[in-house]
Amino acid sequence: MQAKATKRKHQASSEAPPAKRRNETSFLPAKKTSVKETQRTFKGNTQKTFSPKKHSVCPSDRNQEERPCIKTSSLFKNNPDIPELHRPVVKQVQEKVFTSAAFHELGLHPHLISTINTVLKMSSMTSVQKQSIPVLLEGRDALVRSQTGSGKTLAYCIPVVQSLQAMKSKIQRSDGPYALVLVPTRELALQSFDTVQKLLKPFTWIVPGVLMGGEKRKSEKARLRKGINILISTPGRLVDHIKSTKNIHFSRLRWLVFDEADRILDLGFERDITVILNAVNAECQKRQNVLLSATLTEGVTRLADISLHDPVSISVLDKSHDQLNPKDKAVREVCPPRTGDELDNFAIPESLEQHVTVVPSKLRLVCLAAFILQKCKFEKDQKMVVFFSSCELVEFHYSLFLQTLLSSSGAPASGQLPSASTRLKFLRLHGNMEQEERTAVFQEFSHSRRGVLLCTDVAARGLDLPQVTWIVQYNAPSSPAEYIHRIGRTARIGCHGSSLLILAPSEAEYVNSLASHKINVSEMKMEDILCVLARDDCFKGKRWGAQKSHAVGPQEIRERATVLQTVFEDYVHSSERRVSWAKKALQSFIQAYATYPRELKHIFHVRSLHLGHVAKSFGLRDAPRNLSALTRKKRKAHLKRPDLHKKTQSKHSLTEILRSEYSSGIEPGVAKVKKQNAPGEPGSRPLRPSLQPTPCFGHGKTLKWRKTQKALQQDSKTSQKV
Ligand SMILES: Nc1ncnc2c1ncn2[C@@H]1O[C@H](COP(=O)(O)OP(=O)(O)OP(=O)(O)O)[C@@H](O)[C@H]1O
Repeated sequence: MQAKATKRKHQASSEAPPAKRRNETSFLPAKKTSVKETQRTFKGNTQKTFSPKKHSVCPSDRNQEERPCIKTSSLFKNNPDIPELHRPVVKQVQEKVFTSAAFHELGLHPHLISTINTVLKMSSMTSVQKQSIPVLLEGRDALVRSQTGSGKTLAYCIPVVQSLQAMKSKIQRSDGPYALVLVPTRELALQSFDTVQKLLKPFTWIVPGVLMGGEKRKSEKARLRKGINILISTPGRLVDHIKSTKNIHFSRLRWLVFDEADRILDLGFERDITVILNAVNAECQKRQNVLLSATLTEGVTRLADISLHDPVSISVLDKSHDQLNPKDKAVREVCPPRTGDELDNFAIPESLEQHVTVVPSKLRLVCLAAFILQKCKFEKDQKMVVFFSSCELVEFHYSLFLQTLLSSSGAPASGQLPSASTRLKFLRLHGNMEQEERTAVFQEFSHSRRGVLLCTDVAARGLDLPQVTWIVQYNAPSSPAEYIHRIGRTARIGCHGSSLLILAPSEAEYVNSLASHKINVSEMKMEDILCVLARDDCFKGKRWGAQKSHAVGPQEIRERATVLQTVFEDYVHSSERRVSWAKKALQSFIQAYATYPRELKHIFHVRSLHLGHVAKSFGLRDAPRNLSALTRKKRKAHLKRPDLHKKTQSKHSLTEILRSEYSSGIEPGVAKVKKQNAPGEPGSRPLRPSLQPTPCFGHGKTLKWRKTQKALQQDSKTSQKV
């Protein structure tokens, strides 16, 4: 795939671009004078009139005369050319989701089968379940890889429950953990706990429990004291309890499960996993280990090679399987099953339509807003997840959209569906929120039939949010694996879903990077997204007032886009506090941008950002001067740091920033981006002797973590940012 190199003609500040560089974006066949006309149209008696407390884009209730003037520099001028995307069509790796095999064929306890059938309302197994459950019931260690939303949770939960209920000496609550399931986020911990709890309905003597950051440590301690037999936890919180709670013992542990294993074994969790494995190994050597993910990379496989005992590698996508194991069609392989290249190509649900749109920086905000309006205001029952690269970006866009896009009048304008103005609902989820609110949002969005969830990658892994129809990636992910997990929040278990990746012209090359991992995206034109503004008379320009909506042409769409941008700008500029809030969000964007891994730096480099243009996508009218000085400093710091994973001070602070997303939340004051001292570093709490970092999964094999780190560094293309 060849995306033409972007001709970035305008690197100077937007404040005073030379006249000859003032090119219009060429995608709409409008007259050159159009924007001037627009400016004339909206200027006049409306100077600085847009100052109500609620800056909503209200439909018919606002008088045309009240429209703000367009102080906005033209959105459609001085933009870099949008490169043509010459997409090579790559054949995506695909998996069959369902099989015709029924759960009762597995020889499970009849009560477990009836629970699966009646409580979970499932009868036939998915491919990954059909392959994994028998292997795990045999007592083997396993590496399980299958596409997002294919039922991996039950693939390990069913064998765990089946084996524990069948134990000869009946499990006592006070025995403590027989199974430990580690997951990267609190929401995923809650979700997995919910599944285990359902499966355990007939086996009331087996007690499940969840430990996660943000919850009251005291009550968790009390629950641990009483006993938890199937323990689901985030790494950070478990480490806290290992270090401070005397009531946690692993002597009876039979199962150790790493869900989202590539994420859990990622460097961000290194220290925590080291502590956990040492605590577990000190008390228990013989157990089953299971690693699962949709994106088990070579690094994880290598780690597994030296740490798992004679593992079976289960991969649904592997078409060459039959050739490798002609006699054994039960889909099992002894590691290593595939080459590194093959492992880098991830399966994507067949019913997932992926799109990309290339949008100049100045138009990004308007384009995102238009897309949200198109899907969630004008179409029925749409549920959308929008990914951003930092907590600050989520907060900024959440507040901005709440204040500007939600209609306060409730009265639909012409062209709107009758209930259009009430259809929009925004929620947000990120690692800097209080746990109570996080849980409430997660539950609300899960149960909601519609709505827009703005979030960080905290929602990218494992979450099973029913009926999500659209995934939007406003900031590109830092690795193909994260791309796969983000889009995997839709099109689950055979359902239909769509995704949209929004790129700047200088980032168009990213489409090639995706194609090299057999990820196929089709282009959606920016003007097709902006076209929705024609349906929404909220944005009607003054001089078009008398015209009917269906007569709206490209020129009017530009003007409407400008009206929308002006609404954003007026809101941001309505107070000093809001301006500095937008600047902080911009700064956070630039910081996150600087953390793309080395192999993507040629596409995503802060040097290719046009600060003035990017500022507009934060509702700022100009490139902030003080920010550019600050950014230059940061840029220098990042340029000195060719690889995020290099052992430098900046690496550590970035790692800590990342950890804030997944941290236990226990630390005093919950300084979410607070740097912690590493074990052994000055000021750190000493580890118990048994917790010194020499991790191993068991079976007497010691894992040289640093060596493994190197392997992981090569494979983990995950940029560590909030
Ligand atoms: N056999 C089945 N029949 C019908 N639905 C199922 C079956 N197994 C699982 N599901 C449902 O499929 C959805 C996705 O399952 P799950 O969350 O386990 O997927 P996953 O493979 O772990 O996804 P991810 O990689 O994103 O974590 C869930 O809603 C689950 O209840």
